[in-house]
Amino acid sequence: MNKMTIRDLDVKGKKVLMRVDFNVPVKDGVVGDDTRITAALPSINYVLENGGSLILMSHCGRPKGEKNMEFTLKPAADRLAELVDAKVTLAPDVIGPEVKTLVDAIQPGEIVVLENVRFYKEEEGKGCTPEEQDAFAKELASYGDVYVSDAFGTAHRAHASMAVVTKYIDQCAAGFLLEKEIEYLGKTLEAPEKPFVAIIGGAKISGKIDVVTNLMDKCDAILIGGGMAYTFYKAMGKDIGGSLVEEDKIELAGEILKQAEGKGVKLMLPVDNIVADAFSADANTKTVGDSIEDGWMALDIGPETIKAYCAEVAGAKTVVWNGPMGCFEMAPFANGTFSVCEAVANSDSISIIGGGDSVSAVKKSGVADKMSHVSTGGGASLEFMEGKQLPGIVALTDKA
Ligand SMILES: Nc1ncnc2c1ncn2[C@@H]1O[C@H](COP(=O)(O)OP(=O)(O)O)[C@@H](O)[C@H]1O
Ligand SMILES: O=C(OP(=O)(O)O)[C@H](O)COP(=O)(O)O
Repeated sequence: MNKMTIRDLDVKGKKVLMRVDFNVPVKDGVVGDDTRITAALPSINYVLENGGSLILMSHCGRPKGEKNMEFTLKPAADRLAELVDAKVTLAPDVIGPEVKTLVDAIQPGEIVVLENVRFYKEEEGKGCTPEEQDAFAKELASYGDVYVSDAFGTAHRAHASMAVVTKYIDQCAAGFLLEKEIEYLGKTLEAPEKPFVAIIGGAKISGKIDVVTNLMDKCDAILIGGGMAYTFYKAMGKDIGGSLVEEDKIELAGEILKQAEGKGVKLMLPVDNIVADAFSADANTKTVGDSIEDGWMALDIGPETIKAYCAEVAGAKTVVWNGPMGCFEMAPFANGTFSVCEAVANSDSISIIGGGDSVSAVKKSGVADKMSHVSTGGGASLEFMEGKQLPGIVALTDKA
C-alpha cells in the first residue's frame, strides 16, 4: 500500500484521532459479536503502548442523522473497556463543548469514544451542504494531532469521519487492520484461482446489487440468497408475498439477469424457500418453491437450494461470501446460512467471508477458523474486489 501507516507516526504525547468500525450486532444493550472491536485492538494498543491517547470515532447502524439512542455506541465502548488495560470514557455526544472538555483533558494511555458519528447528518453528507459537512469534519479534526483509519468495513463510504476529516489533519495513516485487509484481499483477488464462486445475500440490497454486475466479469458462478433474492424474483414476475424487496432495484435486477444470460454466467437463485407468516422465531413456517403467497415472507433458502449451492461451493477454488442466506439470528431460519458455512469450510478453496453479520454467522456456526480470511468488511471487500478505489483509503496521506 502506498499510504502512510500507523508505524510511520510518532504518537508519543499525541492525541490520535482514530476511525474504527464498531458497527457490531447488539442485543439488549450487549455486543453480540465483538470481532470488529478485537480486530482494531492491535492499532489501539499500539497507540497506548507508545505514549499516545486515543479519540475513537465510529458509527453503529443507520440512525440517519438523528440522535437516536437505540444506536448508541455504549455497548461497544463497554466491551472495549473489558478488552483494554486503559480508562475508556464514552463521550455524551460527537461534537460540542462537553466533548471538547473531555478531549482536552485526555491523558496519554486513555481513550475517549465519541458517540455515534451518524447522529449527525453531516457524517453521511445527506441533507446538509458541503460547507456544513466540512465544518463538522473540521471539529472532529480539532480533536487529534494525527489521524488513523482502521475502519476497513466503512472504507467504501466517503463520509466525514472517513474522507473529509483527512483534509484538516496533516498526517493520516492506515491502521494495522486496514493494512492487513487490503494486503490480503489485493493479493488473493488479483488473480483468483478458478472456479471462482461469489455468494451474495443479506439485507443491504441497494449497497450490494450493483456489485453483482461487476462480479459477472470475474466469477464463474454467483449464488444469490437472503433478502437479496426476492428483488430478483420480482424482476422475473414471481410472487414474493411479504418478502424483502427494494422496489427501485427491480429494474436493475432484471438487467442483471439478462446480462448474465448473455455472458453465460451462472447466476443462481433459490429454487425453494422457508417462508413464515410473521418476522418472528415463533412464526408458522413451511417450505415452498419459488413463488411466495400473500401473507407469507421468505426468511431462508430451502433444502433443494442448499443442496445446489453446497454442490457449487464444493467444486470452487475461490469463494467470496457476503451476506447471510437467511435470518440466521432466528433458529428456524438459520439452516441455509449454516449449511453453506459448512460447505465453504469443507471445500478445498480460498475462502473470503466479509460483512458484520456474515462474520457473526460464520463464528456462530463454529467454522470461522476453517475460512482462509474472515474480513471485517462486507460492502468494502466487495467494492475493493471490483477494483474500485475506496474513498476511506484514497483520503489517507501518501507514503513519502
Ligand atoms: N430473507 C431475508 N429477509 C430479510 N432479512 C434477511 C433475509 N436473509 C437475511 N436477512 C438479514 O440480513 C442481515 C444481514 O445483511 P447484511 O447487513 O447485508 O449482511 P452483512 O452484515 O454480512 O454485510 C441479517 O441480519 C439477516 O437477518
Ligand atoms: O457493516 C458495515 O458494512 P457491511 O454490512 O457491508 O459489512 C459497515 O459498518 C458499513 O455500514 P453501512 O453499510 O451502514 O455504511
